[in-house]
Amino acid sequence: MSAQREMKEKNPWQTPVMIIITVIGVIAIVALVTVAVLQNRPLLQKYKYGIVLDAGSSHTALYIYEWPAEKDNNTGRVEQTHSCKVKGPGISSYASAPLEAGESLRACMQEAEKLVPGKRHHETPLYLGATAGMRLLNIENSSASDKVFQAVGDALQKFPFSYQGARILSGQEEGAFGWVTVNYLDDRLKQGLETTGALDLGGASTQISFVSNNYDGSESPRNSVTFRLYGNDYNLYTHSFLCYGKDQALKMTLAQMAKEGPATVFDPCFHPGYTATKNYSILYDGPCVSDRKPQAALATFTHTGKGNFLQCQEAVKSVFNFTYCKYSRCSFNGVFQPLLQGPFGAFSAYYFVMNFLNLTDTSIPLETVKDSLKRYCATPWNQIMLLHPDVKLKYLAEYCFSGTYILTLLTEGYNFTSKSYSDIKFIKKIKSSDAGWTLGYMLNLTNMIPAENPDSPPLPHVGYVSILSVIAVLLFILFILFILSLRPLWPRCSKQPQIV
Ligand SMILES: O=P(O)(O)OP(=O)(O)OP(=O)(O)OC[C@H]1O[C@@H](n2cnc3c(O)ncnc32)[C@H](O)[C@@H]1O
Ligand SMILES: [Ca+2]
Repeated sequence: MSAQREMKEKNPWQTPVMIIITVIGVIAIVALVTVAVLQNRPLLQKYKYGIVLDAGSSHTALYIYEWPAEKDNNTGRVEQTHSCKVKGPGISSYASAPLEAGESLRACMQEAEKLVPGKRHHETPLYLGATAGMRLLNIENSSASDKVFQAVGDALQKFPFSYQGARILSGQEEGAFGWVTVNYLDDRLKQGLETTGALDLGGASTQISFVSNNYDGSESPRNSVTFRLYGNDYNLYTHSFLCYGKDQALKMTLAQMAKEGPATVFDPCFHPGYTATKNYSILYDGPCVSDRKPQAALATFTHTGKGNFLQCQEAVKSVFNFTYCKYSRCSFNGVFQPLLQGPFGAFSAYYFVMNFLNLTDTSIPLETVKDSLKRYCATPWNQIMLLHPDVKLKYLAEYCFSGTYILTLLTEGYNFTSKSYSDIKFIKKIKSSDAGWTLGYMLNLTNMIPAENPDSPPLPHVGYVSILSVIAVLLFILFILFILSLRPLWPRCSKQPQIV
């Protein structure tokens, strides 16, 4: 027997049967894995869009949201891809020229027309939600507010989107949708994690919304909103204080200081050296301040800054009422508020103001924050202007008041303590989306957050393909071993030496 022949006999791989089995096996495995990969490959992403206009008291902003087309109504991640700030004031300021309110939205709408792909235009929902500015105009002059909505609706319908209407949000909706936005973006809802409270400070109203374990909604049902989201039940406490946005609060504080109708109002909330002549009429226009109008006011007054934080805090406190509460506990003005609980995200003017003042770090002790504000308020006005030549003068003049108002609202109003102050995070954006009510509003109206947790495949795509491949290879090896185990039973090959 030659050595070559002996080797051939010992190595079954060299037999034609084994070679064929191996080739077929390898082809089968490659085919199996290829089919699995192709079949389960994520489809080329297509996106859907939604547009929300936030018609606030001080200005209007347009937001474009985007999400993967095949994932709406369940796990799809909705993201803000663009925002546009409308030039000019909020729509409620156009009460005497409503057509201009519609006209003012044109530039941002044209931008949206360019940014949303043409073939998606007709299916892209477009919403306009108005907040405290229009709430106040509606109280003051409902026919004027109707005319503004008419003009705004006419203007928006000229665009190729799917216009879903313009309306005033209730304070409850504004608070609740702000809370939904923050918790959706933080992925807290889908995962059933402890939620983050939402603090929104606008120009004309302010909202506080949070979940508290010892609040079941029964004590003050009008402050309660219940949700079932991704299989979890939430009992949300929310309240919106009309007139307690920072512009209206400034007006109320100043009106309170000027209640005797003096020729000069010495204001501790403005910097020393600040002086301006203002019309008494602007101090008393609108429902938040009209009842504070003095009997016989002069036409104008000189507004003079004193720069005193502690006195400013006292003046601000005078616009809060802490004397009555028919519930177990209240924030202010007789409004029920359960015990504060959990982390809070504070956005809009909370962020603008604290960011300017360099006070967004809430690990700094509250007393240190107050000291810093005290020094800022006492800084002369001409020095402030020199230090910040690029900041809008109206904002610049008001940061001392705004900072004092924020600290007073949080501590005296909502009862945050030196300890719980650090539970607050001043935020502007979460990932790429602005914190605010608009995203929550759209998610709700498009039914994008399901009540129950959607079933998702137990394995991610890569894991699924890997496991499939490993099992296929194992099966193939088993098959080969099985074939080999049958080898002794194979008929002897004719190449065996013949014994004659
Ligand atoms: O919610 P409502 O009450 O309707 O008001 P809004 O939506 O118009 O209110 P914003 O949050 O947009 O702004 C809140 C306030 O902050 C002011 N503001 C905006 N940007 C600011 C900045 O950079 N610095 C200081 N204040 C700013 C703005 O004029 C308002 O008075
Ligand atoms: Ca707002």
